[in-house]
Amino acid sequence: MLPKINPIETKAWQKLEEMYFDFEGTHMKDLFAKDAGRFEKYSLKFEDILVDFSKNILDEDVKATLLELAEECGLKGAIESMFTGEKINATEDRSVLHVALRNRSNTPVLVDGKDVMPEVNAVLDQMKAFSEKVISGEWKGYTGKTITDIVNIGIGGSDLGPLMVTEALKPYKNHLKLHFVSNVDGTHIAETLKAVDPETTLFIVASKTFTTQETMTNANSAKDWFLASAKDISEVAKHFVAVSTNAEAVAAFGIDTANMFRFWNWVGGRYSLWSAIGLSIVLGIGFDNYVALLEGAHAMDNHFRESDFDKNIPVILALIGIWYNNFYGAETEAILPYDQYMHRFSAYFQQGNMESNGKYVDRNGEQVDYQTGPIIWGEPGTNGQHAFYQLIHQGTKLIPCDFIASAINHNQLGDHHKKLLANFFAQTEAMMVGKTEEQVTAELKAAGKSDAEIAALLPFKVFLGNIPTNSILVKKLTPHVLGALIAMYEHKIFVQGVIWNIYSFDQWGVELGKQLANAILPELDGDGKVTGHDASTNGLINAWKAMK
Ligand SMILES: O=P(O)(O)OC[C@H]1O[C@H](O)[C@H](O)[C@@H](O)[C@@H]1O
Repeated sequence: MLPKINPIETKAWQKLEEMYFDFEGTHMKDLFAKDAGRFEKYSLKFEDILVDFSKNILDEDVKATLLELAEECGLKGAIESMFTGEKINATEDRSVLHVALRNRSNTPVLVDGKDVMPEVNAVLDQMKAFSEKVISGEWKGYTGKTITDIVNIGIGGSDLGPLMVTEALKPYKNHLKLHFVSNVDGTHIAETLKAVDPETTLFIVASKTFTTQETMTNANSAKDWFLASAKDISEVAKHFVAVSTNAEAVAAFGIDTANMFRFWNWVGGRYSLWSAIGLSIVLGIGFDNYVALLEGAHAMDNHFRESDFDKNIPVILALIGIWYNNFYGAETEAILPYDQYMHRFSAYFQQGNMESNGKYVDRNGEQVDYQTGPIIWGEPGTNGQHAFYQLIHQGTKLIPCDFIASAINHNQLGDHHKKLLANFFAQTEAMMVGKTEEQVTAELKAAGKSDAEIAALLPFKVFLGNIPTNSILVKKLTPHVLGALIAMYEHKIFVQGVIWNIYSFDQWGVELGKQLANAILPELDGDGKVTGHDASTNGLINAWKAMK
């Protein structure tokens, strides 16, 4: 079980608070000036991934104390609890075993005394066999044509992971066209259906619970659209498959359970791309590439489980995050991939991080009196530079940033990649060093400005710098590397949740809105005035009735 230690009562936390007051005015430029070995000291290499965390406002003492915090909060035991299948998702009484889904070493992983690996491997075999039939064209639609388009219908964890991964691994794509429908807004499915043909489209209804309003609504609309052409209900089996933990609901929907790919309640939705939820990935890039993704994640799992904390990439990244979140008062973290293929990566980790660690109740059931999960956001570089970097460089908020780039681009086009990387390197440098009054003055003088002009412009052109960044440089964005990167962030989230003494694997906070929407839905029928809510909600519903 996870320990229930209030982090702020640890010795390390108290030391860190004192350190912060001593450290607050420290500029990274001075830390670099003092220590020529800073890059070597504060970077870690794992396979083809280099993580440079030297551009952070920390020194050996801060790092050592953060590591003490991890020890005092029982992190080592917590990691073992996860990997050995203990029910660490206590509020749902479930194990947390996305690591078993990518356990390529096949060592037994027990849940309630039973090894889950045979079932995991059986579903992988089923995904392999099915995907090979669809990709090769052996699987035929109801008029005998081969499948050309795959539509994944799912939301949240049943959408964001496959979408992010298939975008990130586009260079590995085969001929099948992938579409993702998530929003209950009819526009999403309607626009998708305009682009596909019922004779050659395969729908994957992806839902852990198979009760999610958005997914079931979209799936039913897709089925109606399909039957308008196929007419015969028995043809549904050739065009609809399901990914779920809920066989009964799948059968009730009309999908043959032979075409169901199962997973288990010990897989959290936002950690499920490694399960059968990854079926659209397998269909899009082939089984071998999917296995390479799993292998990359497994390699990172081993690194996380086995490495000492001072050499452990997810642990170090998590502790650095805590340093800013809890001591510097940073509220957000930006994830900035300098890789167009990774354009959904930050969106993916918005769910991964914010649904996991957006909690104000600790593992004792008490309200916390310290900050927990940060707000995650970001866009690919260099687009972000021309949009929101102004606020990072000169705004009033401290925004720690992760920069991610590949050494080798999949598209060797002129000097694009060098330009992209020049920006990647320049931005973290700019954020760290800033620009002093002296530098600005010299520049303006050289440009022929008068003293009066210089005085007027000076304050606006100074950059304070000292903005912390991690630079993550990978050799090439392969399936293996992507798997490792995703697992790295997953484990970072886990470490932070352990230290913040919260439960990272439930998501009760999404339930209230669902409940109220279900209550409101029938009230939208008819013209009668709604009176049962607060004045604003009544007013809005009644205004809608008058407008529609
Ligand atoms: O896969 P499903 O059961 O359809 O759930 C889809 C999503 O909706 C839920 O409300 C949760 O917030 C997510 O964690 C989940 O991924």
